[in-house]
Formats: sequence, C-alpha cells, structure tokens
Amino acid sequence: MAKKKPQYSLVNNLRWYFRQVQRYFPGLKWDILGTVVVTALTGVIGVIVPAWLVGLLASRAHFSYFVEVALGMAVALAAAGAASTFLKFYADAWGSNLRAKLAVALHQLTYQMPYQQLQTPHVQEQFHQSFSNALSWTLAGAEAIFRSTKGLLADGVTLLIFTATLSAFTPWLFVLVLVAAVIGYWGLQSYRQWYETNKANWATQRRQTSYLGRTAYALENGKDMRLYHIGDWYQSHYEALLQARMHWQRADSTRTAVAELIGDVAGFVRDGAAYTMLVLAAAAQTLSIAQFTLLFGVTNQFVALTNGLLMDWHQLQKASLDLQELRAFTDHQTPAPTQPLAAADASQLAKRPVTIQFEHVSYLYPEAENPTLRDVSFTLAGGERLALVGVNGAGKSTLSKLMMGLLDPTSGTIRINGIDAATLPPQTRYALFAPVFQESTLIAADVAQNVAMTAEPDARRVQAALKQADLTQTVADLKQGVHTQLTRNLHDDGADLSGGQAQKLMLARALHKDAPVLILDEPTAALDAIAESAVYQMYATLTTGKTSLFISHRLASTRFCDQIIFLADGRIAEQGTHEELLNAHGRYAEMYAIQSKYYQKEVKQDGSGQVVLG
Ligand SMILES: Nc1ncnc2c1ncn2[C@@H]1O[C@H](COP(=O)(O)OP(=O)(O)OP(=O)(O)O)[C@@H](O)[C@H]1O
Repeated sequence: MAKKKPQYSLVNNLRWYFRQVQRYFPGLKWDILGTVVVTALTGVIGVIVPAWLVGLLASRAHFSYFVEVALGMAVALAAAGAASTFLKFYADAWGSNLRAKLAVALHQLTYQMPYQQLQTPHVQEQFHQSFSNALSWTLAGAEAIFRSTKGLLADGVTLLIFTATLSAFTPWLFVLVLVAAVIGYWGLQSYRQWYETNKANWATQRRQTSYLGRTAYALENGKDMRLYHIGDWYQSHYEALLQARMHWQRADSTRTAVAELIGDVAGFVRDGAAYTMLVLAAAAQTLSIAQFTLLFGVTNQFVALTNGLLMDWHQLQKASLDLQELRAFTDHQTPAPTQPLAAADASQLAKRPVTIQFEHVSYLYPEAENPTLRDVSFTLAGGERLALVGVNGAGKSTLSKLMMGLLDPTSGTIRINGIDAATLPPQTRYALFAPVFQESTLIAADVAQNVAMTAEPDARRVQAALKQADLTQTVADLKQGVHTQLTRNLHDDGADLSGGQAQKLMLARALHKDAPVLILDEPTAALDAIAESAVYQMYATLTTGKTSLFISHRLASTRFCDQIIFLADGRIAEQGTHEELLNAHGRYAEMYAIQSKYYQKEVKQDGSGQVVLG
C-alpha cells in the first residue's frame, strides 16, 4: 500500500502539544528543563570523575584528596539521582493528567460540534481512532509525545557534551557510532512505515474488543445471557477478535524485533571495533590510563545515549502518527457564532404560542444513499397538537430532530414564527423545545436534579413537574424522596427505576423545562395501560398554551390531536384530523382498523370456562 503522507508534521504536532502544556500545566516545561539538566550532569559526573580518580591514582595523589573527590562524586550522583526521581514522578503524573484533560476536551468537542456532523460515520470513526490512538493509555500519542520529547532533549544535550569530547580525542570512534546509529534508524523507520499503514486496523480491533469486553461482562445483560445464550455469541466474537489481535500483535512484535535486530547487529560491530581500538591504543601507550578510562566511559555513554536518542526519536515519530486523528478531529470547525437576532426578529420569536412551518424539506443522512425525508411541507399552527404516525423507519424521529435543529434540512426551509430557523443561534433554538425522546437518559444525580437538570433545583417547580407526570407517589416512596440518588454508577445506594418510571421522569424533565414546544416521541411506549391512558388524558392539559408534536404508534392516542400526518417513505402520505383520515379510507384508516380490531374483540367464556375471543 502506498505510504500516506501525515497530515500534521512532527513539528506541527509538537507545537500543538506544547500549546496544550502551556494551557493546562505550564509548570511541565520547567520539569522538562530540570530533567535535561539533571540527566546531563549525571552523565558528565559519571564519566569525568572516574577518569579523574584513575588519574589521581596514577599520579599517586594524596589519599585524603582522593577520598574527597570520590565522596564528592558519590554525593553529587546521589543528589542528581534523587532530583531525577522527583522530576520523573511529577512529570509522569502531569503527562498523564494532561492526557486526561485532552480526553475531556475531546468529549466537550463532541457536544459542541453540530449533532448532524457527529452522525457522520467517518466522523464517528475518527472520534474512536482519536481516542484509541492518542488518549487511551500511557503509551498512546498524547502522552508518548511528552515522554519521548523529554527523553530526546535530555539524551540529546548530554550527547552533545560527549560528542565534543569524543570527536576531539578519537574522531574515528565518533564516526563509527554515528554510522551504527544511522543503520539503527533505518531499521526503525521501516517499522514505522509499516505501522502507519496498519494502525487503523489496530484501532478498530481495540474498539471492537473493548465493546465486546464491556458488554460481555455487563450485569444488565445477565437475562439475555441465560435465556438467549447471548454469552455464546459474545464468546465466539471475542475469541475471533482475540485471534485477529494476536495475529496483529505477532506481526507487530516480529517487525519491531527485526527493526531492533538491525540496530543490534550494527551496535555489536560498533562495540567490538570501538573497544578493540581503545584497548590497542592503551596497550601501545598512545593513551594514558586516565585518558583510556575517560574515553572508555565516554564511549559507553555515547553508545547508550545514541541508542536512547534513536529510540526516543522513533517513539516521537510514532506518537506524532498516533496524534493524526485527534488533530483532525479537534480541527473540525465548531460553527461560527451566529449573529444576535435583530430586535424585530427577537420580538417575533418571543410570540406565543409558537408556529412552525416546514417548506419543501428534504433530508439525506450524511453518507446515506437515499433521502429519509422528501419534500415535506406542513404548518404546525401555534397551540396546535400535531400527531406524526407511520410505520417503523418512516422518518418520524428524523422530522422531530429537524424541527428542533439537531439536524439541518438538506433542502427546504423550516420557519419558526415566520423566521428562517437556520438563522437562529443553536441555543436560542434549543430553548424553544422540550422533548421526551424514545430512550430515557437518567443521570447519576438525585431525582430533583434529574428533573431540573441543574445542581440546585427549585423544589416547588420539581414537585409540580413530578405531579404532572404522575410520579408524586413513586418518588415519595423512595428512601429519600426527591433527594434519592438515581443509578448506582456514582452512588452505591442509588435507586433503580423501572423502564416506565424512567420514561415518566423524562416527561417530568420536559414539563419542568416549560418550553413553548413540547415534543413527545413515543412517550408511552414503556408505560402500562393505565399510565398510558392517564398520559393521553393529561395530554390536553399538559399542552395547554403550547404547540406540540406527538409521535406515536398507538393510533387511539392520536385522536386527542388537532392534526395528524401519516408519513410513508419519507413523504406526507395523508394529512387531516382523525375523523377525516378514517373517512378517507387510506393507510391510516387501515392501520387504525387493524389496531382497534384487537381492542374491540369481545371477550367471552365458552362452556368449559375457557376465555375465548368473539
Ligand atoms: N444516523 C443515521 N444515519 C443514517 N440513517 C439513519 C440515521 N438515523 C436514522 N436513519 C435512517 O432514517 C430512517 C428513518 O429513521 P427514523 O428514526 O426517523 O424513523 P422513525 O419513523 O422514527 O422509526 P421508528 O418508528 O422505528 O422510531 C431509517 O431508515 C433509519 O435507518
């Protein structure tokens, strides 16, 4: 496969990373500087002082002076060691915390970017790869870049000091070490090229394994594990993935080993030649014993530092590769702030009840082949209750998301009180709607906070919303009433709600928001028949003074609405009141007849006492 050119160069990634350091932990750069100084000092002391001591011994210096130098070296090395440990702990902790901060920033970005953009499959894949390659563990890009930069600078500065010594005394040794380093670098570079073309597989496997691992051990799947043998399904997928992962791991290890082996062979030749030459020079007395000791130490350090430098450089380049997706994801444009509304538009928008118009609206999901909605036009007049019905997948939820501004029409216009909704700032638009979605999203907070979605709820308003959603008694029965924590994710004694209770709580949340447009997307799907009937009866009261959209599969419930739209294949197939649609004898009437047949069957008992349908 052709080598893909990285989008962000190493220098660009380093500049970006150190901007993040400056933003979150500016102290980290002093830590890096300290590490560089301490590493260089340790290296220099460790090489120069032994040579000095050997020189003192050879010149028969005074014993007490010899001891002073030796003690001084021991103390200096111990102090440098302690400083190095101290700096390392701080730096590593900061490096990890910075990675965590970047992960939080990544998640915040997902809230800020348009919902529609987040629905795009390639953006979702980029998000997963950003997390997997750059943020998921200590050696992922966003932490590896810091560790390798620190190592590279520390080894680099020390190496410069030794280069001066080595090239002055024995240039041939210097050249030898450099040639070996170039060969080692070539080996590692060939590994990196392979890694770059294959790393996407790695991230995909990691995401899939993590999904299977998480769900296979999720306690809430216990029922399906037992009754549908879902455990076998997990097991077989998990094992297949582990096999694939082992295959990749083996390929990765083999490539790494070959790359390192090339460097090792070059190193072996280098060491053999260097030490032989040094010993021969000492034997021929071209070098004094102190010079021999110094050069021996410098060569050792030089070799170790060159190897370290090479490895750090390799890790740095790899970290830079691992940052590509994160950089690309964070560079997604968050929408430019929209202009504040003109005074005339603001007062128009403030009118109640709110009127909504769809004008020839079509919608094609990003990367989908066919439009989900086609040329949809209707008016939801202020204070009106509109029911949206149709078979599964007809586009009902999509239409409601377009209305709220979560999705933008591919073509056509949505007007709110006559104003083109595309010109409204997102927060202004979201404030107009209080939705109850199909799925409940309880947060790990107390009941009142779940209703008000704020840290300090107004008790009176919370109670009013709970009462309207018929939850007063259920909440009163909880151990600490409205202060009972929900879910056990953060609180060990958190309460669990049933599906229906959770759905009622979502209704209370929407009512508490008190927005001018109420959107109920199958709000009764999880409710029992009595609760469902209560919601229908309450519906008239709940929506008084508001405009509302009601999505339901129970056609009996749509009778309470002023207008019904029957969606089929993304188009408005039928539109009118309940009676008008029944009289039209179309698909709505057909669906209604099928549903009502089951409700209206007469229940009788036969002679044997068995219950039979009439
Ligand atoms: N994020 C998405 N990307 C691509 N297609 C999508 C996406 N979300 C929904 N769709 C498709 O759009 C179509 C309409 O989905 P939608 O959820 O609006 O239907 P619905 O009428 O609300 O269905 P239901 O009655 O089952 O809730 C479906 O074919 C669905 O697969």
